[in-house]
Amino acid sequence: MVTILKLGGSVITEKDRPETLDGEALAALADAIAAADVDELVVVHGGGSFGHHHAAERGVSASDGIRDVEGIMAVHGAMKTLNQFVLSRLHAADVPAVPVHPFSAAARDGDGDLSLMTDQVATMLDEGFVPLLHGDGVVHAGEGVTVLSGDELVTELATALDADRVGLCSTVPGVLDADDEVIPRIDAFGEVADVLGVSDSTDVTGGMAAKVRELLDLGSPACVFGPDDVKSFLAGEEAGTRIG
Ligand SMILES: Nc1ncnc2c1ncn2[C@@H]1O[C@H](COP(=O)(O)OP(=O)(O)OP(=O)(O)O)[C@@H](O)[C@H]1O
Ligand SMILES: C=C(C)CCOP(=O)(O)O
Repeated sequence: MVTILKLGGSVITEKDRPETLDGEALAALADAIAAADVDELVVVHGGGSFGHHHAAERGVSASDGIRDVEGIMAVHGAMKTLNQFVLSRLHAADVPAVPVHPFSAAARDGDGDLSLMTDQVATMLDEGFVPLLHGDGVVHAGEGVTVLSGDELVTELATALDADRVGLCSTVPGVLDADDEVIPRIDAFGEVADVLGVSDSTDVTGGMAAKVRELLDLGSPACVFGPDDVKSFLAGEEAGTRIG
């Protein structure tokens, strides 16, 4: 039974302070993952104040590409730095996490369609590892390099691995309505379009609105929840907002 869990960059970093890890939040998430009884787990993390900061500085986003190698390496390098922090914390909790860097495993064609290698991820799971992927730069036909969101990685992996459970942890307890109450279920974008704002901090991949769109396109249920619900999600319970 394959479970895919995203650790939002807004949770594991202080998203309004460039390249600043939220070590306490990351440690709590690593401990919750270590304690969970999940047989095939894939973890994806977002960019937070690592990737988004450098991407915004360089003018690169999910749609606007760059070609200068120094800028590309600033974005990819920041994501590898964050990935190493997450790896180290998972290893400290005895989670057998191994890295997969999408910059070297994915591409977009001229229509923007993504191709992502996943055979290595499936074999890592078979061998008892926890593949750890992350939002990254992605080479994009006709654009140079654009940004690949961890949210899109989650849906690509969920489809390729026929995942049974998909959960995305963010700083908010779910998708919130105009009264800041958690919306239990979303089946169509139009239901929530008017309450979906931008991220609280720099974000080049569309924030919660893009996340909801991405998850609705998945064609199977996914949950968006806060850090307090990671344990219950990994225990098989519904958490936060169910999308799709
Ligand atoms: N209706 C809404 N409900 C919940 N959060 C919302 C809503 N509208 C906007 N947001 C904002 O969306 C943000 C969460 O989306 P964001 O993409 O930043 O999360 P993330 O996945 O943790 O980050 P990253 O993209 O760095 O991985 C929060 O800052 C929240 O304020
Ligand atoms: C900004 C970069 C490079 C990563 C974006 O991934 P996300 O934070 O999951 O949207």
